[in-house]
Order: sequence, then C-alpha cells, then structure tokens
Amino acid sequence: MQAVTGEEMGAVDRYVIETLGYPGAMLMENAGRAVTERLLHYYHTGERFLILIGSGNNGGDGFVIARTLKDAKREVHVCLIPPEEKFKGDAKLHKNLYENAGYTWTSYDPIYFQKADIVIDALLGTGISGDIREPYSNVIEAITNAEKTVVSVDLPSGIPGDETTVPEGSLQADRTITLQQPKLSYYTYPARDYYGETEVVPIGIPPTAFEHTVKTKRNVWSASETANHWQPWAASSHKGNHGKVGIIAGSETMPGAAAIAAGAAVKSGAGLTTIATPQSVIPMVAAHVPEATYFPRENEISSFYENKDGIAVGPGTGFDTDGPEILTELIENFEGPLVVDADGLHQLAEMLDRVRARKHPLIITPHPGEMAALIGSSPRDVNSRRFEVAASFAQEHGIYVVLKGPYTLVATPEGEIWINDSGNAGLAKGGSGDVLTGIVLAFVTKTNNIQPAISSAVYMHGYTADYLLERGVPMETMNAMEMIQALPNSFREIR
Ligand SMILES: NC(=O)C1=CN([C@@H]2O[C@H](COP(=O)(O)OP(=O)(O)OC[C@H]3O[C@@H](n4cnc5c(N)ncnc54)[C@H](O)[C@@H]3O)[C@@H](O)[C@H]2O)[C@@H](O)CC1
Ligand SMILES: [K+]
Repeated sequence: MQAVTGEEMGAVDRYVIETLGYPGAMLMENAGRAVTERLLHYYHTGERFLILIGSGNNGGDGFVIARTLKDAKREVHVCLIPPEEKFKGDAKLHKNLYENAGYTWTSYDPIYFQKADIVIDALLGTGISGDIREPYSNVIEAITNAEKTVVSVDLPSGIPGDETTVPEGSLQADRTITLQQPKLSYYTYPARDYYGETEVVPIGIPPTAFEHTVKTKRNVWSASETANHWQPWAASSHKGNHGKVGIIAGSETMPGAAAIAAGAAVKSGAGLTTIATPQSVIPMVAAHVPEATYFPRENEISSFYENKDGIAVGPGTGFDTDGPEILTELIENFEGPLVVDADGLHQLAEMLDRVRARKHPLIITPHPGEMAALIGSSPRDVNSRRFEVAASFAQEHGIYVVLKGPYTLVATPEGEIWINDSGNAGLAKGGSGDVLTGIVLAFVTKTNNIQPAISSAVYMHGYTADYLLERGVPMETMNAMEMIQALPNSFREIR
C-alpha cells in the first residue's frame, strides 16, 4: 500500500478529474458512501450521530455521509461550521443534494453534543495548512470536552497529510476512516497517536493515477511482502551456500553486543559466522555463540574480510583507535554487502566521500540520534521529517538507510521508501539494534535483491517482538536474547 502526502493526494485527485474525466462529485460520493458503510458496520445499535461539517471537500464528504446515513434511517444531526455561502464546488453540490433529499441542517451549536453518541469529524482534511484557526480550534476543543466517540473522515482535523509537527489543538480521534491511501502522517509520531483505530477505504481512484502523478514511491512492507520474498533453502545446500558472514563487534566494555548480533545472524540463516572482537573478549562471547568462529581483532583485518560474503561492523565496538582505519578499508575494499551500525556510524560522517565512491551495497542502520549526527542536525529535526531525511541521505550517498524507530523506514539508493509495519515499544531498549544488525546481515548476504532482504529482516525483527508480546511477554521485560530464541517461531509463522 502506497503512502502519500496531502499535496500528492491533491495532485492525484486533479489528474483523475482533469485527465481521466472522473467527476469530482463522483469521487466525493464514493468517499462518503465508503465511510457510511464502515459506520453502519461498527455502529448498528441505534447510536445517534452528530456530523460536523467544514467548508472544504472534507465537509463535502460529510454531506454524503449525512445523506446516506439518513437514507439508512439512522438518527443524524448535521451542523455547519462556516456560513452556508462558503460552500463551493463539489461540497456545495453535495450540500444541495442533501437538501434536495429533504434533509435539514443547523448552524453549529455545542448543545447538539448532548443528543449524540458518535461525533463525525468532517471539518478539515488534507487541505489544512498551518496552525488551526477559528472557528475550527474552538469546535475541536468543544468536541474534546464533550467526551463522545469521535470518528474522523480521512484524517483527524488539524493533522496534515504529510510528515511535520502536529498543530496544537488537533483533534484526538477514536477512529479514522482514511480515504483511498494512507497519508504520511499516519506513520509518524506524535501524529499517529491522534488517528486512533485506522482503516483505509477505496474511493475508486485507479492505480494509473498514482503512477502518473506521485514521483516518490513510499510503500508499506508487511507480512505478505516478507513471505513473498522468503528465500527457501534448497535440500542440497551446504553451509557455504548460505553465506559466510563476518561481524566486527564487541569490546571489553560491550562484549554482549557481539554475542547478540552474531547470535541473531546464526539463527537467521547465516551459513558460517565469524566474529572479530578483541582477543580478551573471545572466551566470553564464545560461551554464548558456540556456532561461530573467532578472529582476534588485533590481527590484520584484510585476512578477516577477504573470504566473506557479507560483513557487519559497529555493534559495541567502541571503536577508539583502530576503528576509522578498519571502516575505511571495508568501505574501499570489501566487495559484498556491508552493514554499518552503532559505533561504526559515528565514524561514517567523516568518510562520506568514500561511501559515495563505493560500488558495492552499503547498509546503515541508524536510530534518529545517529541519523542526526550523520547529517549534523538534531533527533527532533530527524523525527519531524523521517521520510525526507532517509530518502535524501540514501539517494545522495548511494546507500540503503534503515532509519529505526516506530515504523522503521528502509530507503534505497533510488530514493524509494519502504515503511515497516511490525514491532512494538518492547524493542526500544539496548541490544535490540544488535539483533536487527544480525538479521539484516544474514538476509542481505547471498542475494542481489538488497531492499527486499533488508525490509524482510526489519519486518521479522519487529514481528518477533510482536510474537513475544502476543504470548504474554511484557514490553518492559522483553530482551535481546529472548528475541533471538523466538526467531524460529516467528520465522515459522511468516515464511
Ligand atoms: N476530489 C477531491 O479532491 C476529493 C477530496 N476529498 C476530501 O477532500 C479533502 C480535502 O479537501 P480540501 O482540499 O477542500 O480541504 P479540506 O476540506 O481539508 O479543508 C479546506 C478548508 O479548510 C480551511 N483551512 C485550511 N487550513 C486551515 C487552518 N489552519 N485552520 C482553519 N481552517 C483551515 C480552508 O479555508 C478550507 O475551507 C480530503 O481530505 C477528503 O476528505 C474526497 O471528497 C474525495 C475527493
Ligand atoms: K477530518
């Protein structure tokens, strides 16, 4: 499913209307009917509806919803927020149809909240710009104070379609029925919290309209995509087929990161895993990952990477003195997929010219803080424009960016984005990133199809946390070792 900004949705609408000849009023009819169908599905025990209508096309949808609910003999009161002469175009047409059907409305008065069970928010849609102005800010405050169930049409009023900060006083919906495509704001926080339960309903716009108008591809990657891209093991395979991976990880103060990343790689299908870590750390890590072989990091690193099919570098390395040289050498000379995480990312900012010159896949897995350090900005800035930051950094440097967080984004060198929809807050703790690095490394090794491999790894990482949560493991106690142990179960369910 493709996610769009408000502006892109507007361009799609214009294309459908002007180039394909669909009447705008028909799309509005489809939109309103699709919402009514869902409302009748959820609320079928005599609930009373109050529909609040704004002056734009979101309000126009409101008139269709009102008419079709009344046709279905439901109890509905309709309040217009702006004066009636403000309605134009398709919204005005549907206001007329509503009236011609013999149905009535009143001006807005908060008294009507008293006789309502469900408030339908058809105030503001993707046409919002800037802070919420009167009279809408007042009405939204009154909705909040009324403490009724709120269902928003397309998006909660105030929240824009694109990713940005949330305007103060935006409406908190219990449920949102989004029209045709999910909007970017749905995949960004804190905007996501305002949507409540959300579903997307089709309104009859054909795929060709998106192909012709939306330049940036941003698609959701979920269980079905992961299953479709699963690489089954052939019966005749041997350990060399599944990739020889190398993990440069761990240090005296952070040995666990090596054990976790390598443990995850071993359980995610890597054929042979070798860990490069300081000599003194090897016995501790080996006690946890007996399947791996070991390489003292003090040795010449070229003999470590030369025969590998994929390398990950960074978890818990601390990387003090030898870090930059190792990373530079890998970027310049290692010919397989190279995954750079954690401490490796701290050095990468100084090597971006080398990164751009690299011919082989480079995958970085920053959290917003690490991403901010790479672009010389703040985590707050990154979080307010995750899509833009991930896509432009990936494109500019010709790499794959895995920008972690809720709805982890995978951006490709072409600037396409894949939005991951698995995972929960149990992942927001130390060690979880090391698990992801191990799974990503195992999946990207021995394939030429890098983006599906990364997205599948990200999906499985999140899904494994969901699997644990569903089986009663509290988010607070979820840890990296449990995640690794649960991989066989979550793999079995998805592949
Ligand atoms: N053909 C189309 O374009 C379709 C549009 N649809 C609906 O139309 C919506 C978009 O319609 P519009 O582009 O008319 O815009 P909206 O209906 O979202 O809002 C536009 C209105 O909001 C006011 N406004 C904008 N920013 C404001 C602010 N900060 N504070 C207070 N008021 C503000 C404007 O003055 C204008 O009256 C979609 O969200 C969807 O619900 C659907 O009917 C499907 C078809
Ligand atoms: K709305």
